[in-house]
Amino acid sequence: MVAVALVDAEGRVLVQQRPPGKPMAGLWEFPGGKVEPGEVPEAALVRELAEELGIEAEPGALTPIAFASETLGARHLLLLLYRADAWQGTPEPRHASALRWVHPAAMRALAMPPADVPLVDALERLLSSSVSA
Ligand SMILES: Nc1nc2c([nH]c(=O)n2[C@H]2C[C@H](O)[C@@H](COP(=O)(O)OP(=O)(O)OP(=O)(O)O)O2)c(=O)[nH]1
Repeated sequence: MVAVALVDAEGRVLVQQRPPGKPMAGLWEFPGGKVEPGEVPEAALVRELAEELGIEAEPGALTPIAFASETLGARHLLLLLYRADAWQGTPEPRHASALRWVHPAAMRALAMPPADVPLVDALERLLSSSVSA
């Protein structure tokens, strides 16, 4: 699994709400999805961003920042989180129920999948250190 924190000029991050009918419906997550067999992770993310949000990103604009390793029922989820500060187009919720731009500190108030909790901590540390640097 690959996912991305899209970061805007104010340091806010895009989250999308999982739609009804899916596992974990209603929870807020980072855009992303499965890496297909033989697919390079960054290419998978570029594909998912086009499918889910209708935006274009360059593979080279995706920076790895953290990963999560979490058992979910009978499955094990390994989620690679990237960051992107540049893309083309305006994100639209093509698969999600809704989109929100939120500061990492405010993400704690949103219901997110369990694997995302340590990722939000990592993101908050990363974005707060880049502001003060
Ligand atoms: N995209 C995304 N998925 C996440 C996050 N956190 C987290 O636990 N997941 C889990 C939820 C799902 O089990 C899996 C996402 O897989 P997916 O989006 O390709 O699949 P899905 O369950 O939405 O449904 P489908 O596409 O297989 O029909 O990863 C996150 O922040 N972003």
